[in-house]
Amino acid sequence: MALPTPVVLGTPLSPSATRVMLLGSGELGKEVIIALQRLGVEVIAVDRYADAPGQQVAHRAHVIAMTDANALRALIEQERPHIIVPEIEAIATDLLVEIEEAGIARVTPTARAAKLTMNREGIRRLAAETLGLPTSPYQFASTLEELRAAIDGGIGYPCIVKPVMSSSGKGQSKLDGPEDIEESWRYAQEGGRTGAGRVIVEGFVKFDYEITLLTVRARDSEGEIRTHFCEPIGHVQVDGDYVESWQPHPMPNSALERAREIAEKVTSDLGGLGIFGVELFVAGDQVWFSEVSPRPHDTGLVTLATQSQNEFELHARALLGLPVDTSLRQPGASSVIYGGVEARGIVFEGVADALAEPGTDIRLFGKPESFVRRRMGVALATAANVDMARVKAKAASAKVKPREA
Ligand SMILES: Nc1ncnc2c1ncn2[C@@H]1O[C@H](COP(=O)(O)OP(=O)(O)OP(=O)(O)O)[C@@H](O)[C@H]1O
Ligand SMILES: NCC(=O)N[C@@H]1O[C@H](COP(=O)([O-])[O-])[C@@H](O)[C@H]1O
Ligand SMILES: [Mg+2]
Repeated sequence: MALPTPVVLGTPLSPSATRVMLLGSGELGKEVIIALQRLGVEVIAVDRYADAPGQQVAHRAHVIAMTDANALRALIEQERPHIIVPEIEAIATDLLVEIEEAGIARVTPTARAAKLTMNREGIRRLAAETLGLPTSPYQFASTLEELRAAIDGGIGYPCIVKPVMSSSGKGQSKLDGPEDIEESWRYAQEGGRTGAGRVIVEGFVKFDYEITLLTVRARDSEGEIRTHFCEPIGHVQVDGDYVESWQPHPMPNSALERAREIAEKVTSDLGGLGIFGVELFVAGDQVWFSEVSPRPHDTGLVTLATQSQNEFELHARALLGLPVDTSLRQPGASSVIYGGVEARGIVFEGVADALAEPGTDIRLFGKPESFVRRRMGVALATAANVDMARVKAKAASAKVKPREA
């Protein structure tokens, strides 16, 4: 079902409604849904478990296995969304390609982007082999023996092993020598989304810093699709999962230009409308492409505090065909609040204390169940510069104490 251009938005819960379906409704989807709700869009939130954060703010919620093409097709036929927004990687993406080709719904940014980024092999081969972008050296392996051969055959140590289907560092480990191979293989088999399977092994890039370059493909007022860049976001990752981010990350012009060229190349190949989180490693003037999310990025939670239109509003506007403004309002930082406990229905102490400092804010995502390393919320801070903002954000997240009810 095509949406008219120029965009005409409808009235939710009426025959004129503009309907958007999110596949995945975690903390990132929740903010996209809030942005869509503000534009009067009718939102359907889908996830693999009940009461996911985004489901709590949507018009309707459904719980299905999103990797089950039959279940997903039935739901799309029932809800008839105009636009489908993949919010996680693990989706029956071949079905999305069919749905898009048949003109049943538009997929954000494109079904091909969702398909290619679901599996590290798809996006890495596209970036390195088709587009010729600089990346870490890499090989794929389907068995322990193949992994050993790939490392001995040239990747060397240190290196990083990741399941081809995983995110947020799940199943990822660094290998310093041959003694680490068996454990890293075992860990990758446990951490992958689809159980046992293929891994990528990457040579370790000794970067000075890493950034997320949020890149938006949006229509301008003439209807032309243009690429817009946000200011670079710096971040710290522990075991492949983000713990802290800040914006703007200072960079020499030469490296920033290179980063933008890489982001422009990969996002224009993936095409469509929406925001992308382009992950890059930087050393001096050298920039490596790492991976790209065709959706808002977790490190971009900082934009809730720093930009006039945060990454979720940018995604919502872009996917509807509306114009965007990526300008920075003020420097800021984010610091993750982890669950720290394994329990359902936890409580958070210290929120008032965390918010007492001017220029701080928090989001508690409302996830029904906490795990020790599950991201349950985030602290945000603004300040005159990113160093001060980082100190404030970390102090605020440390004050929030999750515990069993
Ligand atoms: N080849 C590499 N060299 C050095 N560091 C790396 C390399 N690959 C990954 N890392 C580190 O691990 C982090 C996570 O890696 P990657 O982004 O590939 O995992 P992910 O599971 O997709 O994480 P997310 O879903 O949070 O983006 C990177 O941000 C970087 O800090
Ligand atoms: N790096 C990807 C990322 O941050 N994705 C975000 O985490 C949610 C899953 O969280 P959960 O694992 O706690 O359910 C996803 O739904 C998305 O919002
Ligand atoms: Mg990443």
